[in-house]
Amino acid sequence: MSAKSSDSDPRPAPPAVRGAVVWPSLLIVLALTVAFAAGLHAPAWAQYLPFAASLVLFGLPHGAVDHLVPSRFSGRKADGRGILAVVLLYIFLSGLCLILWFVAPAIAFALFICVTVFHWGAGELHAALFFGPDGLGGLGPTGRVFLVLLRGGIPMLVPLLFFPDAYEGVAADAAGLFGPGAAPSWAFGPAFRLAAGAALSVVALVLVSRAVRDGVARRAVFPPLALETLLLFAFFAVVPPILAVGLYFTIWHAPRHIARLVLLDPGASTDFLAGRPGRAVSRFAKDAAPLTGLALALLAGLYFAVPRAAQDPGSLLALYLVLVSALTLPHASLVAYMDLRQGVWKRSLPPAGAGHGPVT
Ligand SMILES: CC1=C(/C=C/C(C)=C/C=C/C(C)=C/C=O)C(C)(C)CCC1
Ligand SMILES: [Fe+2]
Repeated sequence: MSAKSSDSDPRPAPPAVRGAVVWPSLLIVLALTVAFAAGLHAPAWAQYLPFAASLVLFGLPHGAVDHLVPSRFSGRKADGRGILAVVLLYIFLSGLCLILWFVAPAIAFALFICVTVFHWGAGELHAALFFGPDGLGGLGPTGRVFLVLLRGGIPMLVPLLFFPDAYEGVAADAAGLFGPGAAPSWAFGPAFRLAAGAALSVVALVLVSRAVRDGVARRAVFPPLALETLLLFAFFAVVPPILAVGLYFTIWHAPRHIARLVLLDPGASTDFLAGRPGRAVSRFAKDAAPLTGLALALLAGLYFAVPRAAQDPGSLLALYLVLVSALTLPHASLVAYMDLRQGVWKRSLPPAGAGHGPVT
């Protein structure tokens, strides 16, 4: 048996993950929220830094071990059939997504936002298991769907409410790579934003009512989850969106997923749980390096393939977002498969270690 579980402490992973991943990202987000609420201004170039860092740090690499997930589940070393299945999934879904960008860029952008809501929200649903010994036990499937919608909706909709011009600028840059006739302007006007804000509020209300009904509101997990949600709302309401979304991707979503992957890898999880997070991360980095390199090569190829690529920071970010959108569709599907395998949607607690270690 690996270090993932023992009889006396059946679920040792969450405290380790909280210390190494959850707390640092919370503190950075809190500090920046306070600083920007107090009037800090970031120069335009600095706002691109997190996305630039994410090319090699956490962001892009967090999906670059997807091909190893099937073999991690089956407890084998790299397994040819599993790798082939993931490669085919990527070629098919990424290909479809890229075709959509060429033929209908505004629709591709809208689809990207929706997929991100689902994928980042599902990441948060899984991460809620890191919060306490009882995880989300008790919250039913409807409550979980609303948790996904709320936590995925915050990074994608709060910037639209508070920074519509910057949002429209990113959409226009992305769609503009493929030709004139950018995103429709009604999507950034007051009526649509009011509707989006109302929808997010209704989602929050339904979630709280479900949490009360299912008894989750009385559990230890509820106060930290609620505070974290309010903090993220404030963060996206005050921090300029390219900086805020880039940071969320790089220091929040990706590290939480990497922690999950580390716990699926017997060697890395032994290191991690024995207090050697550096060694665990370097094992992950070694696994992720080849496909991160391939993704960077694809980005360079995309630069020559899109009709209107340019070298200003806005266009380069837009190009990166097109790549990320193409990779996110298969990545989100694979992570959804991991969620099903690890019992993230089950009302009752997964057995000791499941959800935090390999399911055997
Ligand atoms: C940059 C940016 C935006 C979109 C970012 C998106 C959609 C990122 C998705 C990243 C993913 C899915 C990473 C993989 O896990 C918005 C919201 C338009 C607002 C302005 C800044
Ligand atoms: Fe992800």
